[in-house]
Amino acid sequence: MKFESLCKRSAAIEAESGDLETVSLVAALLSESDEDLSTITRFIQGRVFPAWSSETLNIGTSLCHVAIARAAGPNVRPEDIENRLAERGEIGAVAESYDFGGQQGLAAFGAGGSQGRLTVSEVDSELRSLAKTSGSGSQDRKLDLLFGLFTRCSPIEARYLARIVLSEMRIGVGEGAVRDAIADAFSVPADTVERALQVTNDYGHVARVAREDGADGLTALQLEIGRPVQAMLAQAGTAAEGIDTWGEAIAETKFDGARVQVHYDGTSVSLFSRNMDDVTDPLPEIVEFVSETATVPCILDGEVIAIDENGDPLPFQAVLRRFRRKHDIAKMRNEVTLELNAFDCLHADGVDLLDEPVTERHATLRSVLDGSQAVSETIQTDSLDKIAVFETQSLEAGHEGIMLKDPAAVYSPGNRGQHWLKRKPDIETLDLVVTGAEWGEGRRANHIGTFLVSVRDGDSFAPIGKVATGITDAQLEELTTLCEPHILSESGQSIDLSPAVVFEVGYEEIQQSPTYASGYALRFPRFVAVRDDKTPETADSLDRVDRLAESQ
Ligand SMILES: Nc1ncnc2c1ncn2[C@@H]1O[C@H](COP(=O)(O)OP(=O)(O)OP(=O)(O)O)[C@@H](O)[C@H]1O
Repeated sequence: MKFESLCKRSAAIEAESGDLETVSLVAALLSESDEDLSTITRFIQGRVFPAWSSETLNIGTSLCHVAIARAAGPNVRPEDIENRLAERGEIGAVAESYDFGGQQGLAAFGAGGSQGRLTVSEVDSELRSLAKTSGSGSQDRKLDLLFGLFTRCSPIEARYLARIVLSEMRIGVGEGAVRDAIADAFSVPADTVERALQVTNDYGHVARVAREDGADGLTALQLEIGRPVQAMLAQAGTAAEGIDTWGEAIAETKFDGARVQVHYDGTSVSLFSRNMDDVTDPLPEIVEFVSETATVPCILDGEVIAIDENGDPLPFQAVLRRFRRKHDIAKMRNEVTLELNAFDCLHADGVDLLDEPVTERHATLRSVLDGSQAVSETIQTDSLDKIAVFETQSLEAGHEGIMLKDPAAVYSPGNRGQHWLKRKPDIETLDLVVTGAEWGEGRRANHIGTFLVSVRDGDSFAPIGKVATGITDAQLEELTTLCEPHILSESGQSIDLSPAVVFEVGYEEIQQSPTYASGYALRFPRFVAVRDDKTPETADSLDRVDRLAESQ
């Protein structure tokens, strides 16, 4: 398919506000996508790679601005792009507003094409080769490739190319709409598509299997070692609620660390974070432990925690010092000791266990890890007293709280359902997205001094407060470096940021407030930590804040 045709269809979808109409436009697009089906299924979600893949384009906003400026002509500077962005509000509209024709001669010379001739598969393969550039000079090569692509774009193509490159398609097509469109386009049940998506995490692949092999093909899809799945999540709740609903509850320690999915193929181990990023390299002792202990190929779920010299748990911030580290891994291994606490088993020795009850999965986990202490201890009971004793023991041992699990529950990837409840006594915190900031003053003039934090509200983010306390000077420096690549525009002291960084923020109370678009303000908000393991899409939602505000 011509890239321009896809862009026109995307514009029509963007202009449609009805959910059903959107699904039917997407379904029509998918059913006409021929050999580009997988790519188109990803592009309309602003993705080049499947969700399970750790591969990224790794193009920051500033590199994209430079590429657009260069393609727009010799008189256009990156600052002009930023100024237009402040006026028009989003990068697609900015890219579309330039005439890239002035550079066409150059592009024709370099890439052998001209505007409006790009195909979907060419754009895909250019972006994939761009993702592969690494090492010294890679930013320049990326810039050249991106510049080359923009110079070949008509205005509408530039609009969607810019958005795909920055992973923000903004055509109102959420995951549910794509799932329903795949079901409609290829006449397969939506829940079969949903399950296939949970197992594979790959919309492009699922669309192709739905078209080529129908519902049977989708049902036959299996977990694959090395391809992470989304983690099952929990809601806040109490032991009484659990026992009332399930009859009995499994109580298990809630470890305060970072979620890790372990994939062992019998020879090598890969580790994935809750966002499905590959975190194998920073965690060598977990890799060693699993390769020495696991008896069969498997996929395990667990929490990596940091411990002190007595083996007692340290707060989760200590784990995050190790989690995404690319350099000095051996040095940090000496400074922060990590251990795995495995609590679930999704696959063992060629058999998928997602549809088995947690009791079965836990029994398999014990045998896969050969009775190791890394397997979480559990009790199953209908006695609130026994759970209270278990909770006290977990807290006294320095853990965060307890998890309560429905003994009959299957593993539902990505779901925050009623089958896992978490209980922790500490003050509430919210995981909020940094969407704006202000430069500091005086001693802190070169650093960001205040962060505007937002809750997730559907596809957008609604501010709920400003965080300026709880941050040391050293942390401010780190946080400034972390946020700078996401600056969209600046005006005086104030900075607009694209949603990328997630903060855990403590507070005393949630108050109603007309000041912020969320309708709430946090009383005494304070910075607790960067949630490196979360994306804006998994930050706390306005619904949760509604519930918390009500229950105060
Ligand atoms: N025994 C356990 N079983 C399941 N999850 C556990 C367990 N111990 C610790 N956890 C952690 O608790 C998390 C469940 O809480 P939730 O789904 O609300 O995640 P969260 O938003 O990160 O919450 P929190 O900030 O409270 O950890 C899991 O993602 C996992 O990382």
